[in-house]
Amino acid sequence: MKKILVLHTGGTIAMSADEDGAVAPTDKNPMTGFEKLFDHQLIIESEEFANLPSPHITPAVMLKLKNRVQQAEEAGIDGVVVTHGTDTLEETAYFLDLTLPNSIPVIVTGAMRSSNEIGADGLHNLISAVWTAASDDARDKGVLVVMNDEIHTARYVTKTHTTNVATFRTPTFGPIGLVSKHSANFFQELIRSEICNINSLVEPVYLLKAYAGMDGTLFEAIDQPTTKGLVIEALGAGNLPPATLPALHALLKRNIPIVLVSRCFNGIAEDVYDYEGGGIKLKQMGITFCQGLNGPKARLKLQVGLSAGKTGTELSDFVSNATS
Ligand SMILES: NC(=O)C[C@H](N)C(=O)O
Repeated sequence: MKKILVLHTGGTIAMSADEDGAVAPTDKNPMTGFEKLFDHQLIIESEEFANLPSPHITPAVMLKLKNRVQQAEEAGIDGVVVTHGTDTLEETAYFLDLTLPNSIPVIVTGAMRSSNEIGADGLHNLISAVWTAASDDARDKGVLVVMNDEIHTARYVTKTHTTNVATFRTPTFGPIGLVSKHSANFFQELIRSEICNINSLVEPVYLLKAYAGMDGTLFEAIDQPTTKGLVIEALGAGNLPPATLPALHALLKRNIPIVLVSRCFNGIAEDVYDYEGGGIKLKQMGITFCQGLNGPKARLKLQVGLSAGKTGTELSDFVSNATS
C-alpha cells in the first residue's frame, strides 16, 4: 500500500458555480473525503495551503509548497498530488520541478469546470493524479502535470485554452504518458536538468512581452535599484524593435541579467538575424537566449538561478536551456 499525500491549494477544482454561473471558492473543499475510492492506497489529505484561486499563488507560496513536499518524502510519503488552480498551475509545477531534489512522484492537477458543473472534470483528474502518484513508473521523472487523462512534464506543459478540459498541451512533442482506468502509462522521458534546492527567493524578476512598435518606456520603468532580472518574450526567433535598445543597454550596464525567449507558441529562440534589434545584435549586447521555455517559466528559472546564488556565466549557462 502506497502512502499518497494530497495537498489542496485551491482553484476551480475546489470551487462551485452559483445559480448565475459565477464560480467561487467553497467553504468546504469538494475534493476531500474520497479516500474510499483508493482502496489500495493510503490517502492523506491536507488543506494547509488554504483555498487560493491560483492567480493568488506567488513564488513565496510555491517555495512553501516545495518545502512541504520535501518534508513529506523525508517522512516516508511515497507520492504527492497537488491540486491547484489552472491559471498558474504550469508555473507552480515548474518551480517544484526546478527546486525539488527528491525522486518520489509529484503530480499537479486541477480542473477546468467547477465541482458542481455538468461534466465537471475535477474528481476524474484527482483520481488520475493519485493513480499516477502511486505508480513506480512515475518516480524520477520530475514533476508531472496530469489533466484530461494525459501526463505532461512540468517543464514543457502550458495552458492553451481558456475553458476547454483539454487545455494543457505540450508543444512539439505532446504528453509523455497517458492514464488509463487504473494505471499510468509512460512512453517518453525527459533529459533531467539541474535542481536548485533553494530556501529563499531573490525578487523582483520581471517579464515583459514585446510587440510591434515597442519602445524603451516599459524597460525604463523597471530600471530600478531593486530590479534583479528581466525576461523578454521577444518577436519571432528572438528579435526586438530598435527603439527598445537604449533602455536595454542601460539595464545591461547595471549588470541586470536579461533573458530572452520567443513569444511564439512553438519553436525556440535563437540568434539568427543580423540587423538592428536582430537576435545576433541582442546576443552581442549580452542578452542570454533561453531555449525551450515560455516566458513565465524562463522568469522562474532566472529567479531560481539568482536565488541559488548563480551569477555571470554560471547563471547564463543555467538559464540558457530548458535542460541545463
Ligand atoms: N481552472 C482554474 O482553476 C482557473 C482558476 N481561475 C484558477 O486558476 O484558480
